[in-house]
Amino acid sequence: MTLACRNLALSRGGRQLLESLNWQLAAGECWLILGENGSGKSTLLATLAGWLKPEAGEVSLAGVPLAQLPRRQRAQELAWLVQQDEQPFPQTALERVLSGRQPWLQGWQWESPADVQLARQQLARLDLAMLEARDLGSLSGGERRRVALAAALAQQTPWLLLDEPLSQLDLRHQQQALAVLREECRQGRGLVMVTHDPNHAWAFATHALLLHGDGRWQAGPCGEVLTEAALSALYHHPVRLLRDGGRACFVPG
Ligand SMILES: Nc1ncnc2c1ncn2[C@@H]1O[C@H](COP(=O)(O)OP(=O)(O)OP(=O)(O)O)[C@@H](O)[C@H]1O
Repeated sequence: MTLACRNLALSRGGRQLLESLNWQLAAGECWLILGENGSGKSTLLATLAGWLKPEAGEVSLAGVPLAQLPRRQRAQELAWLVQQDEQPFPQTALERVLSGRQPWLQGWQWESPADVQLARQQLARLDLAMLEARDLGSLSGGERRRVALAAALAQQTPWLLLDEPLSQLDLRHQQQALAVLREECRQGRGLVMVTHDPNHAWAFATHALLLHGDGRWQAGPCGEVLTEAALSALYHHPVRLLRDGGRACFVPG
């Protein structure tokens, strides 16, 4: 199912962030969105999720404008992990992950044992099984972030829109979460991830979108878009690509 932006224009606070974005994302593709602070990454993700209206142009899913899709159907197609750490609601980690099942429940229907099993699986994938009964308010920032990611995974949507999902995670849990996202991509889920680390491209991404914050953008396969020159221009700072055997790493120059 294709997610597409046609002639999309975004502005905030009187600033033009994006102009004429024509962007097609096919099922199973994994996109990184990179750009400086304030370049419009979260604004674009919120627009893809249908939360913000574009200044011009439209987002469509399988050819249907997002604005025409009922909210419930949208939530069955797109899971959106927002950037800010949520104000902890008085609920357990398991209840928070189960909230990801809501778009699939009818009326006042309760979650089924299969929903609970699915939620527990997502918690286990992110090393949270021992914390399922803990109140969200008692969890650390990184733990709560992983719970929010588990809830997005439990939503079981064809598309995952993730705003800096790894920003509060330690090294091991970042690697674990990246492996989970890689697995999701392998299963055919489309993924759009905002990140400040272009090296996440090596972990699983197939494509990248660079936002310059002044309307300009570049999109394409990682191998074409993620170059020293393009990243140096994007961040207004020299970026070098170091190679070590079969591995490569972008570092500040
Ligand atoms: N409600 C608002 N009113 C006015 N300006 C806003 C509003 N929300 C965001 N902005 C501005 O829009 C611009 C884009 O914000 P956005 O959050 O999309 O950036 P970002 O690329 O995600 O940044 P970061 O890397 O810091 O998370 C910023 O300059 C921000 O200050």
